[in-house]
Amino acid sequence: MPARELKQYTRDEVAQHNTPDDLWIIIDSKVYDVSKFKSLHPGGVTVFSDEEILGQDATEAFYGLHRNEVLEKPQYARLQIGIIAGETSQLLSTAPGTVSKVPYAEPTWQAEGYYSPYYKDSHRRLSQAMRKFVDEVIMPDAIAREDDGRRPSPAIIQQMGELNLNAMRLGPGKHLEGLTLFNGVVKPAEYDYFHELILNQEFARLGLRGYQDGFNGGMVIGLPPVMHFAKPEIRDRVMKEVLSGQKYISLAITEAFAGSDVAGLKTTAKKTPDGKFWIVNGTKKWITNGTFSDYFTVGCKTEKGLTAILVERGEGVETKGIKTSYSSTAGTAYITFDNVKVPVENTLGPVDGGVFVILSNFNHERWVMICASVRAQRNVVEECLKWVNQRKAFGKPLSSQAVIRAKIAEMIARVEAGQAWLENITHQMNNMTYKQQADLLAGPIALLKMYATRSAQETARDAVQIFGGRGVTKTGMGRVIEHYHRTVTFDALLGGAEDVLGDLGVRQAIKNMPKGARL
Ligand code: HEM
Repeated sequence: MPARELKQYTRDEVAQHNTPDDLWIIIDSKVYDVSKFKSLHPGGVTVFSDEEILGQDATEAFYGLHRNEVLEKPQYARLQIGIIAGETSQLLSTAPGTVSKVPYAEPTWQAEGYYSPYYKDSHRRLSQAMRKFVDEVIMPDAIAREDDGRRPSPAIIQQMGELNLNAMRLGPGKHLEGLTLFNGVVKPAEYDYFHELILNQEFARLGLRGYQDGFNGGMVIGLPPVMHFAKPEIRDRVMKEVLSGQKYISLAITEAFAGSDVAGLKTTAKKTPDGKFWIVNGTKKWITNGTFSDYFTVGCKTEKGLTAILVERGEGVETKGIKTSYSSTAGTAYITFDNVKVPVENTLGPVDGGVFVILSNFNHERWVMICASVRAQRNVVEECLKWVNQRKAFGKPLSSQAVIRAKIAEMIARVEAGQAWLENITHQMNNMTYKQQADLLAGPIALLKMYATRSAQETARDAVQIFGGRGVTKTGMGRVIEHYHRTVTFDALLGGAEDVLGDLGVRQAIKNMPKGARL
């Protein structure tokens, strides 16, 4: 559709339209005719009878009460009848793919004028392409699905498959060999954990927590055991189906009976007398993507320990949604396995050796969560900085209050500390073997996850105080903060509760204390 030709007016001309039946206003150098709209205005008709609004520049008043996205909605955008001659918009671009110019809204390596030793050209290319893809393709789906609760659109997951973005979410490794990654922005041989960090952090910019988990979160945690431990024939088939977006998988460990305590699980797998099948019985709870998964990587109790088994949806497998604080788009499920017959070939790793299969993936899983948690905190910093800058109270911007600045100072310090520690750990991961990572990084990753999610909750609490009632309101100015505050605890639970992780980090340190260490 060709852009509408907009008329040009002087401010004096606009000022003539100052009666209730002929009412124009100016917002950011754009002229709006609100004569008819005013009686439909969600904020009421009376706001338009103010002398400072009638025919006047209402920019400041407007941005104290509305997000700019209001004016981008078609039903409101068409109220614009012209522009002020010789003036241009003062608003910073929010076009898809834009890097924010708000201080601390981007990690230092992406912010203009700063440097980093970690990121090369291929990282920059990937981050630009990814930002645009997230803004243009994923964001509209995320907003719609978070709202209607349906699973993320399979067409987008399949598009991710065609671009090999699903495979890239599993980190560097053999599974990327020979693939064209995201139209060639990065070569398989150069793909490292910083590339993966970029994917995780760009997804986290969505700021829609249920959708983020719904968006193949089950694959990120459920497919690696298949990739590393399944028989080659099964591995190749399942990897192909899941990475292409044709099928879905989830990790089914947690039960109503046991969470962090994997040894306390009650789901059993017993072999048939001919030894050809497992018969799986039991329940699983809080399984991300479970409502729509075709495969489940299941932790089962066997004779002498725990065994990981790949169970296909079929007879005896039932899933039903669990209502949690975030949207059902995540597909969080309660699963029952009732005499499910599974070929023994589907065993992942050694029989009774499932604890290792499951634990070996924890470091990566937690690291992914840290990437997302730290980036989500940054979204909140940006929201708060914009709000305190545009919102006035007692005749001055909120930012003129020392208490407000003190809260933002803490937020910035926490997010920058988290990102710096994360980049340090990511650098270690790039230079260590898988075994070294397991030995040397389990503790630091656990401690950083504890730190990141704890600081996320402090930031959520501070942000609500800064936004006031809007911070607990689902629409309008504070909608990002309300959502964040409501869902922030997911990060603090998934992948291990905070206290368990903190304890793990310290126990590892104590284990590694040199014998002769004395004060
Ligand atoms: C083109 C002009 C305008 C449009 C399209 C518009 C639209 C809206 C919409 C959609 C809402 C619902 C809340 C939201 O989604 O953010 C709203 C709320 C509101 N509007 Fe407007 N508005 C306009 C101008 C104004 C002006 C000039 C004022 C007064 C200075 C005003 C005062 C309010 C108030 C007080 C609320 C309630 C805010 C709240 O609940 O926190 N609006 N407006």
